[in-house]
Formats: sequence, structure tokens, C-alpha cells
Amino acid sequence: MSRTLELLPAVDVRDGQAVRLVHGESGTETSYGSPLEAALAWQRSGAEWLHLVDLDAAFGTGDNRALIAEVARAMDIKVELSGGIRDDETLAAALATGCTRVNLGTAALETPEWVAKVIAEHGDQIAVGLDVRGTTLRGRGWTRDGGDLYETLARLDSEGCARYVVTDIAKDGTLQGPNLELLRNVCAVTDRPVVASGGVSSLDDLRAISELVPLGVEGSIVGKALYAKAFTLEEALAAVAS
Ligand SMILES: O=C(O)c1ccccc1N[C@@H]1O[C@H](COP(=O)(O)O)[C@@H](O)[C@H]1O
Repeated sequence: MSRTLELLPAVDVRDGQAVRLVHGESGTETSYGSPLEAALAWQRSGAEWLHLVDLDAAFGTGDNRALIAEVARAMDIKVELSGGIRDDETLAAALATGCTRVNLGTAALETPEWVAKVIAEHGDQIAVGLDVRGTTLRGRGWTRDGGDLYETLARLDSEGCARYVVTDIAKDGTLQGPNLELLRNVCAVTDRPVVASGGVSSLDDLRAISELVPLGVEGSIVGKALYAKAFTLEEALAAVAS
């Protein structure tokens, strides 16, 4: 098992643009231009992963499927793809981009039988995004409650889910620091790797998340802090190198 925290710079796409949101709320977008340029820049800076999100698909306001596929296919690095992957057709399209894995959110809350089926079929290619406010999961662009975090986690564990991407919505896009307590609590109840998401603002935040690697935190998504130039990706990779 790797003892070095993986970093996943994020490219979230809305209306054809790379954007960052605050608390994942529609209408709070700050635009950062071409998603392809952003993704290539993270790759050039040494990223081994890209976290690529189709926000329109997540919100149900259309999709950026062709653009997302173009970005995923242009990458030489591993891609985690999410947003709007909720049935056989959207899953097949996502996997056809050559991405390393997909991250399912709403489907895990609304169609658990389908998610159990695709976990059984695709194993490590399926991660589940546990997007929480407090301990309540949120789906459909984080606009609807979707049940209790720990009950859902126990169910997914029993179904063989390979990995969780845990986002504290209250922290996401705020540069307020990650919710380390939430990450510790999730790691305490599952032996599956956890990818942290939400709130990273500094290299010290990344060092603090790195300290949770022995507990089961495998990686961290980094979004706003990179776009706001709080630090560079090169500095981030150096900070977590062990
Ligand atoms: O990443 C965001 O900022 C975000 C904001 C609002 C909704 C979703 C968001 N991102 C990711 O989208 C998927 C969930 O999509 P779906 O529910 O499966 O359609 C998940 O990875 C979220 O973290």
C-alpha cells in the first residue's frame, strides 16, 4: 500500500468551462477557462491523477459529455470521472473514455440495486462519492437528502465497494480546511481506501491529510486552492512526498 498521499487536481466542467463552486451551489461559479487547458496544465505539473466532473450532468442541467470525453482521452495520467453517471448508458459512455475509474453519487442513493450490480461487474473501476452535510448524504447536485452516511457506507461495504470519495459539502470550495474528523470517522468504519475532498486551502492542510494515510486515506482532491494559486501543484506534490 502506498504511504504517499495521492493528489487529484480537479477540473469541474459547467457549460463548457472549468469552474469552481462554493458549497457546490449552482450560481456560485468562478470560471477558469478551458477544461482541456486546465487538465493539461495539471498533467504538465506532475499530477498522476485528474478528478474530472461533469457538473451539468450532476445538476441535471444538460451535460458536457463530448468535452469530458475529449479531456479524458487527452490525458496520459489516470482519470477519475464523475457527474451524472447513473445508469448503464452513462456508465458505458464514461468507461469508454478510457478513464481509470468512475465516481458514483446520486445513483448510490437512489438506485442501490444498480450500484451493487456495477460494483460486482466492474470492481475497482467503481468508486462511490459520499457527499455529506453533517452525516446526511446529498444527491442530485447536492440538492436532495439521500440518507445516512454510515448506514449507506455499511451497505456499500457489504456489496464490495472498492473506494469512497468523501466530500464535506460545508467545506467544498471554501478554502476553510478539510474536515479531518469526518475523514477519521469514515476510516474508522471501513477498511476501503478513502479519497478526501473539500476545503483544502494550504500545504499544511495537505500535510494534515497525509497524516491520515495510515488510517486509510489514500488521496485528496484539490480544487479551489490550486486555481486561486494558494500553492502550486509542484509544491503540493513535494509537500506530501514521503
Ligand atoms: O464537485 C462539485 O463541486 C459538485 C457540486 C455539486 C454536485 C456534484 C459535484 N461533484 C461531484 O459530482 C458527482 C456526483 O454526481 P452524480 O450525483 O453521480 O450525478 C460526485 O463525484 C460529486 O462529488
